[in-house]
Amino acid sequence: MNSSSEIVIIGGGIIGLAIAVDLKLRGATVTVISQDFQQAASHAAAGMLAPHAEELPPGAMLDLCLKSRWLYPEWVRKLQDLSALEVGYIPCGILAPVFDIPKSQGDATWLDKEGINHYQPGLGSEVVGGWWYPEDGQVDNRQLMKALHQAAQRLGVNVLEGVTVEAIAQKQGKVSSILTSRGEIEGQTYVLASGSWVNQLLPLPVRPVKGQMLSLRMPREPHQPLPLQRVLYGPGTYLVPRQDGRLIIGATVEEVNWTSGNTPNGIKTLLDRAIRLYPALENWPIEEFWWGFRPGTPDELPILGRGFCDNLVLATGHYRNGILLAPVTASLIADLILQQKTDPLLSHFRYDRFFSKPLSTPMNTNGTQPLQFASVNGSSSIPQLPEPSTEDHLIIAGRKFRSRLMTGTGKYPSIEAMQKSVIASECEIVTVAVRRVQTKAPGHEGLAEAIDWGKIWMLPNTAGCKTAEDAIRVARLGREMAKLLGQEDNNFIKLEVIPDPKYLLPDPIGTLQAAEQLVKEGFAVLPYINADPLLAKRLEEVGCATVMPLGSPIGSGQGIKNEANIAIIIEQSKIPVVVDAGIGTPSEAALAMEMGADALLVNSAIALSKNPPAMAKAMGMAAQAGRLAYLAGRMPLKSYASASSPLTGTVV
Ligand SMILES: Cc1cc2nc3c(=O)[nH]c(=O)nc-3n(C[C@H](O)[C@H](O)[C@H](O)COP(=O)(O)OP(=O)(O)OC[C@H]3O[C@@H](n4cnc5c(N)ncnc54)[C@H](O)[C@@H]3O)c2cc1C
Ligand SMILES: CC(=O)[C@@H](O)[C@H](O)COP(=O)(O)O
Repeated sequence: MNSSSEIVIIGGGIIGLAIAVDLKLRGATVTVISQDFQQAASHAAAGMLAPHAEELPPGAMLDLCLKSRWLYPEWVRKLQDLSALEVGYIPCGILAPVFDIPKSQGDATWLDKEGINHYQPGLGSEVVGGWWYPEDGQVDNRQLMKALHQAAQRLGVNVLEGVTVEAIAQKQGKVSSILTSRGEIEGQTYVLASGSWVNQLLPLPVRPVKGQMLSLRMPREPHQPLPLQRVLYGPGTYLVPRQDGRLIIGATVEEVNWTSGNTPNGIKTLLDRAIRLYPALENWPIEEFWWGFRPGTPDELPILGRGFCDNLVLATGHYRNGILLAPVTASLIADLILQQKTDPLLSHFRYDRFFSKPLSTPMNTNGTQPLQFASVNGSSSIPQLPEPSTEDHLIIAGRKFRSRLMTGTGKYPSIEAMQKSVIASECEIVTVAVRRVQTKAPGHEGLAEAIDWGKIWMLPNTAGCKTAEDAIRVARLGREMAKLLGQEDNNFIKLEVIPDPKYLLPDPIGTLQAAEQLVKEGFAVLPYINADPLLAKRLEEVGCATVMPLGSPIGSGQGIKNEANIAIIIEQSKIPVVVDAGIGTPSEAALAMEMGADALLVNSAIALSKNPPAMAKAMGMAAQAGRLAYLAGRMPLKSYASASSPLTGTVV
C-alpha cells in the first residue's frame, strides 16, 4: 500500500474517530489508521460525562470538560443521524454518596441521608448523604464507538483497521509520511491520537493506567423502572446503569504498565465497594469482566495542539475523561487544522509543558540545578589537568569531541551526584536510556532536564530492548527526545540489543539487523557489541559510526577481559573504537586507551563509587593519560634489565 490522504489520523479510538468525522463534515479528505479498534480505552470506559462528580478543580481542564459536556447533546444527535444508531446518551445527573460527612459543602447540592435515599432508594446503611450533580450524565461508549465508526464510513472517511503505524518519517522539520505495517502513507497533516500507545511513536510522557471493570444484569420487573436510574459515583467505585439493563461497575486505577487481564483482587475490590454502596446488587448475575488502559500524563491533563513538526497535531493523554472530552477535542482540533484557529484553551494543553529547557530555567521542577560548566576548572577539591592537545580530537560521524570519555546517568545515588560527576569527568557525551527517561523509571525522574544539553552531546541508548524491532523503534524515539531537548541535528544512537538478562550480552544478529536499518534511516549508529572482530568489521561495512566492544559484562567492574580481541578490533577498524562496559578502575580505563581505543564509556564504576565525582575525575584523567601514553608510544618490552643510568664514565 502506498497511498496519500489530505489528513491522516493515527488511532481509531473515540478521539481519532471524532476528529475524523468533524474534519470530514467540513470537507476534508481523511484517513484513520488503527491497529485494533477493540483494544481502545474507548471500548473499556464507563461512559460517564462527569466533570463535577470527578471533582475537577476550577481551571482550564474543568472549562474544557464543561464545554464538551455542553456540546454533547448536539454532537450525539448528529452522530445518531449520520449512523442511524442510538448511543444511549442520558443527561441523568450523577449522585455521589459518601460514608463520612464532608467538612465543607462548597457550591454543589448536598443531600442528607434522607434526601439521597429519596433520590435513590436502597443505598447502603453507611451512606450518610451525598452530592447531586444534575448536569452530569452518561453515554453508552460502546454504542457511541459503533456510531462513530459507522458515521465515519458513511461519510467516506478511509478507515484502515488492523494497520499499525510503525514510524513517523520526517524531513526538514515536517512529517513526510508514516510507515505502517501495510506500507507508506502520505498526507499533508497528521494527527496523532493513539491513546496510551502514543509514546511508541513519539517521546511523549503518556503512560497506560489500567482500569478493571465488570458488569451485572439488573433485575427487571414487569412495568417497573430499573432499580438504578442514575449513575452512583461512590468512594472508590461507580455504578453506571444502562438502559438495556446492564450495570457497569468500575474501575480500578492501577500503575502496572501494560499488564493485561482481570485479577481476583481487582474484581473483589470493586465488588466489595459496590456492595457497600448498594447492597442489593450482591445477588445480581455477573455478565462480563474487562479492562482497559487510560492514557495518563504526569499532570493528568490531555496533550492537544501542534507538536514537534509543523504538520503534526497531537490529541492524546485524555486519561479519565476522554469520552467526555471527545466533542470538544474534535472541534478544537478541526478548527486548528482547517482554519489555523488556535482556541486560547489549547495553550494549557501544549505538549512542550513537559519539556522545560534547562538553559533558560534556573531551577528544574524536581529542585535540582541544571548542569553548569563554566566553573569546572575552578572546582576546589578536584585536581586540575593540563589542557589536552587541541589537535587530538575524537571524531564520530563528523562531529568533534575533545574528551574521550563518555559517561552514563544510571545507578547514581542522586541526580546531584550524577550532575557533579558529569562535570568532574569533563566528558562531552552522556548516554541516556530512552525508555527509562520516557517512563520516568525510578532514578530517572527529571533526568533529561538535569543536564545542560546545550553543552553535553546526548547519546540516546536503546537499553531494555531485546529485539532488533524494539531497538529500531526506541532509536526513533531517542532521536525525537534529543530534538525535544534542543539537539535538532542529533542523529546519534547507542544501539543495544540485549535479550540476556543475566550477563547482559548483546545479540550480534539482532544488532547487525537493527544497525543496517538505522543506518538506512540516517542514524549515526554506535553499536554495543561483544568483542568480536568479524562482527565489528561487518558493522563498519554497513555504515556504523563506531563500534563499542565490551571490556566485560555491563556493571560487572571486571575490567578488560577481552584484551586480545579488542586489540584486533582496534587494529582493523577505520571507525572509532569505544571500549564500553565492565571498566572498574581508572587503571583499566587507561589500559584500554593505551591499547589504542579511541574512547571509553564508563558508568557503573563512577556511579557506584563511594565518591562518584572524584571517581569521575579520575576516569577523565585516566582517559587522557591513556591517550597521551598511546600517542607517545610505549617503550619496547625487554626480557632483561637495562640500567637506567649510562654506564659510561662510571668510577671503577
Ligand atoms: C476502565 C476505564 C474507564 C473509563 N471511564 C471513563 C468515563 O467514564 N468517562 C470518560 O470520559 N472517560 C473514561 N475513560 C477514559 C477514556 O476511555 C479515554 O480517555 C479515551 O477512551 C481515550 O481515547 P483515545 O481515542 O485517545 O484512545 P483509545 O481509545 O485507547 O484509542 C487509541 C487507538 O489507537 C490505536 N493505536 C495505538 N497505537 C497505534 C499505532 N501505532 N498504529 C495504529 N493504531 C494505533 C489503538 O489500537 C486504539 O484503537 C475510562 C477509561 C478506562 C480504561
Ligand atoms: C550506561 C551504559 O550505556 C552502560 O550500559 C554501559 O555499557 C556502561 O557499562 P558499565 O556500567 O559497566 O560502565
